[in-house]
Amino acid sequence: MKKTIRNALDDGIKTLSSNNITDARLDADLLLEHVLGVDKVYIIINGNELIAEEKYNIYNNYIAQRAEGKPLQYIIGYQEFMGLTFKVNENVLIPRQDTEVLVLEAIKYIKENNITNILEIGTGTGCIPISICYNCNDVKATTVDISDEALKIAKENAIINNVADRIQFVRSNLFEDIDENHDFQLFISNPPYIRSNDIGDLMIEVKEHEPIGALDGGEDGLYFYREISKEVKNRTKKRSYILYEVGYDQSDEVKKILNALGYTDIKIYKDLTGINRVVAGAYNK
Ligand SMILES: C[S@@+](CC[C@H](N)C(=O)[O-])C[C@H]1O[C@@H](n2cnc3c(N)ncnc32)[C@H](O)[C@@H]1O
Repeated sequence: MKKTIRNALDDGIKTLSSNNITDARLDADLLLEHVLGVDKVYIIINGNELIAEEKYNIYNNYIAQRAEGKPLQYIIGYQEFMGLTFKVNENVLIPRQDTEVLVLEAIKYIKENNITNILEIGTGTGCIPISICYNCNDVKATTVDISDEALKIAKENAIINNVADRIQFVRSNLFEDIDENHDFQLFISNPPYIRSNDIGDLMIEVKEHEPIGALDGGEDGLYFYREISKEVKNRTKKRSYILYEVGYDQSDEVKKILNALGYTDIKIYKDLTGINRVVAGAYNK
């Protein structure tokens, strides 16, 4: 039976709603825009046009995947972050809007302190070093991940966003394969920070689709903050800055970790919803 664009959209919304997908209308609309290669306005204006059977079948397939809890971004294959486009798949965490606060604060530190050399731990899509390099022409970044699959996507994203010549991608367990002679002036990380026991309570989209290695922060969620903060001290040549994204209830604990290790100028920055999201500090040798 021939369907119009409007019929297809209504079918999609109905299926997603009956499967308790929170943003059923928005997601059905975005998937249809993606399949047809058009924008929202086109769908509103041309709702009575017939949809080609082949497109309708693809759309239904996408709707079925979304109904089962697969995140929209993994279906369409990309996510916007800091105004740039990042390719995603199930080997990488989908970049979150909260992380833009971390990047924006890092850009301020970089500009105020004439920083040119940074290290990121846990690159995922590469969204952090790529958007920093995109906005700071003098910066060179090194970024590591323990996942080869993540590094593959991150390299592709650096090429897509024209900063591949300023980013070195290294497969490394934390700092293990990073040369100790590097003089990094700023260290940045959005590490895995969910408590191991809380992983089961996450939304189905996250716990069944996003990579566990990007989420699990150990028993108390703070494993990576402790390990990275200790090693940044060893790697600091003169003075360095450290910036972390933290979980909604972790800023005080991360501040304590930095304090105990002798970091100074510890600051906390909030995200757009008022939650303490970034903890920053400085270390002097
Ligand atoms: C929370 S994700 C952050 C991804 C990306 N930076 C972002 O903000 O969207 C953490 C990343 O750390 C990586 N990772 C986990 N353990 C690691 C380790 N021991 N050494 C290096 N990277 C690690 C994961 O593979 C994952 O890509």
